[in-house]
Amino acid sequence: MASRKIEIMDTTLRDGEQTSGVSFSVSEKLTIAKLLLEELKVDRLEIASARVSEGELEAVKKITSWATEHNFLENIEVLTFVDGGKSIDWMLDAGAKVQNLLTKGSLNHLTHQLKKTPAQHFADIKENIESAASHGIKTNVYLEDWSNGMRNSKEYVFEYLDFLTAQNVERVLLPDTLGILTPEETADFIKEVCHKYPTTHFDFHGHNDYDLGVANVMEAVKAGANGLHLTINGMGERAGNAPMASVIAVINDFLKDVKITVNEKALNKISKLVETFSGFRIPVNKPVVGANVFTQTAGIHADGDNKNNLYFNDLMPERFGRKRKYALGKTSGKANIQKNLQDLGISLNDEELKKVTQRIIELGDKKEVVSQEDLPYIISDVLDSDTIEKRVVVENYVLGHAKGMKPSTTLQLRVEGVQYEAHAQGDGQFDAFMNALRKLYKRHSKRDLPSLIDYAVRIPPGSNSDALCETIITWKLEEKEFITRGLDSDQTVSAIKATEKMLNII
Ligand SMILES: CC(C)C(=O)C(=O)O
Repeated sequence: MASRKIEIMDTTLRDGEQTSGVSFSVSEKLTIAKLLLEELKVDRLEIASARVSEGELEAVKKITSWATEHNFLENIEVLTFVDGGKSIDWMLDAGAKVQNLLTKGSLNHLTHQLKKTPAQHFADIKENIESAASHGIKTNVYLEDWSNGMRNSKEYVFEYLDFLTAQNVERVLLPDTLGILTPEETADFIKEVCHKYPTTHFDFHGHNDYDLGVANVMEAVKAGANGLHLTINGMGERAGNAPMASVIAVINDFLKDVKITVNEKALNKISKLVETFSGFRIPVNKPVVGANVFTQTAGIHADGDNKNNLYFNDLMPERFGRKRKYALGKTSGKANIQKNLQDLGISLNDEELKKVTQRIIELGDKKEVVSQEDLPYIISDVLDSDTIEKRVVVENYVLGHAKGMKPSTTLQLRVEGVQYEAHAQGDGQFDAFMNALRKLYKRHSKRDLPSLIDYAVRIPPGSNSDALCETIITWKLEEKEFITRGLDSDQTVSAIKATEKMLNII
């Protein structure tokens, strides 16, 4: 099958910046533009709307000056308006060479917004294109609201295209401005247009209002579109645009006769960078780039991955510079834990694995998310607690903390089968717990409690779950120092666990 090259135009810096609440700084725009062209290797970039602000002018100047040095100037585009030449003057000042001229692609928009006749609009457009060409600026033309135009004023759309295809334009840009098309309509409309003007380059620009952006883009390519407008992370006006990462995966996996130059491996990196700069969070389940999309959670999936890769599809994380993960939680089971242990280079015997699995299930029941980084802490806690025979058990306690009152604790301790109870106040919850413990010890034991000489709390490094914290307490008894540790999702509880270990050591 002969392959057909299509152009990928990224409009994160123009339509993407129209995401509510998003504004890129000059240096962020330049950084993103470089990465899009040099690493992701998109064909073209739309970087700004003309005449928006001083900051936008500065950003375009910076990008065009970098692009001139690196031979990318022809790949940089700016959205312009039919405004009697003001956008062209702005382009000249900014050093940009390709304009995407915004015109009306439906009679409804033309009549009610511009209040002009088709003949007047065409005359203005012709003047703009000729003036741009005389200044060395190339023109692509947007037919804004084209999808509605095809539905409701087809005669106008084709009258306009008859006129436009006879002008000095590089490309005609067909937007589904309101994201209203179905995949079937997209296919029919693009086919009709491409069939009538076989030598014209048509781009499709799909908005995502019904979550049909990717499906529509796929149909547009199959129907003959020569280029696509996409944004990183699907950013853009209202519900955004068709997202770059999903569309690239779809083209590579399902449209085998279509050739694109985009480098899949760079998709994740640029998604993260744009997320950081824009503050627009990537949903964790966003295909290809979401945090969870390569994580197997159910134990049965991890088990199947061990048995002839039963749960793998073509979307292998390595294609996008990512790694498969196995979640740890109440549904994860032994196979998931084994996968994580392998990654960490830790081996456990069956009995140990059973205990660690049990602890992870208990944490899962408390709605805690356990990460791979938490695992060594859980192992040391579970196995460590297990080797100590429990003579003393901290059986029950109430920790009281109320505004305007001193923290207090009621504690029930079981020592060699007998239960004792005490109540005490303290400067904090753990201090109150220790005071209650001291009371019991004084009453029922001939021995002194060790003094607490250091108390440290840490969250497992690299853990993004905040699920666990470890309390490490240094004790001193008769000139000898020793350390105990406790692990729990609650800081005071982890300190109490470390204290219970101490009670069983002394
Ligand atoms: C700039 C215009 C063409 C646009 O983004 C749209 O119509 O979706």
